[in-house]
Amino acid sequence: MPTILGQNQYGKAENRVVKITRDGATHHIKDLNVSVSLSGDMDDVHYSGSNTNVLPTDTTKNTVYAFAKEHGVDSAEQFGIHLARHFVTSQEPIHRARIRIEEYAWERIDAPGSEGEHSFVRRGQETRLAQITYDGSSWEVVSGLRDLVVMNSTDSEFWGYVKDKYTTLKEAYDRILATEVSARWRYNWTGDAQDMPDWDTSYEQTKRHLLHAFAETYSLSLQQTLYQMGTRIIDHREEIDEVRFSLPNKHHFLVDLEPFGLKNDTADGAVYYAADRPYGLIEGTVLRDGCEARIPADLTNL
Ligand SMILES: O=c1[nH]c(=O)c2[nH]c(=O)[nH]c2[nH]1
Repeated sequence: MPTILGQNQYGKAENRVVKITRDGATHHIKDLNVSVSLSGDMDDVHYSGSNTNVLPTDTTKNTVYAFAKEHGVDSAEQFGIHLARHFVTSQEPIHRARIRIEEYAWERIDAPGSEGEHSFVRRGQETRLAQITYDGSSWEVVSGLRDLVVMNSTDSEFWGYVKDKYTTLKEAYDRILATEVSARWRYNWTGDAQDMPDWDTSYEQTKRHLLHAFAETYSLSLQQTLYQMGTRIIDHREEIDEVRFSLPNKHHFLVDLEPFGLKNDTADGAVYYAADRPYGLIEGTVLRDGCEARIPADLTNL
């Protein structure tokens, strides 16, 4: 045969699941986008078209919805663990399951006449992410977030950099530092039910440490801020061994108002032009000492 089959996986992507839990008149929402990806003994379907080993992607979709009803959705991670275990342990030909989940947060609308029991507004901040991989013996849980936009209106400088004949950038001793955080963190959980992290607490605390490090770091570069955010998480969350960030530097340029006889100076409240592109893109991993880097460098692949 002139060709052989390489890595392959299949499943139903982007199953949008909204689970309402009723607690008397008070309702709770879990709003997820769940992607299932399975791999195993799938040579035959590729080589000959024999579907003997193929659990239909349609079935994987149905399983996601049925599990949401039967078992509820405690956290994205817990839901993903449940699904991954199910596919690998119930189907002999399936050796590995990867479940990716995006979670959209809702908050209550506290209107005078409704008490917010069943009315919600989509929270505009970040999207929560989880990826669970199980191969029948080992687990990998990588969680994270994207679209978390943050800004420091001062306490940021950038100077002392390399200058060559193409360098025009002026050194900045007081600038805006803004970014849209995309982060992933890898748990060291090995599958032991006794040691399972409280996923929601871990998420909230990790986000809090990341934000506090951003706010508290007097920044000489976005790279330095990145490292501080990662270090703060690793130092405070023993369940996490690795954090990776992708941080677009959302440049804010001082507008030249000289033509209008106006001084535009950072020191007394300046006007900036918020550029959308191009943007600096600062990416990096922070690891617990002695631990291995396993989160892919390109976060769009996770
Ligand atoms: O924080 C920064 N890091 C850089 O590497 C860089 N490069 C640049 O032009 N501006 C900035 N800012």
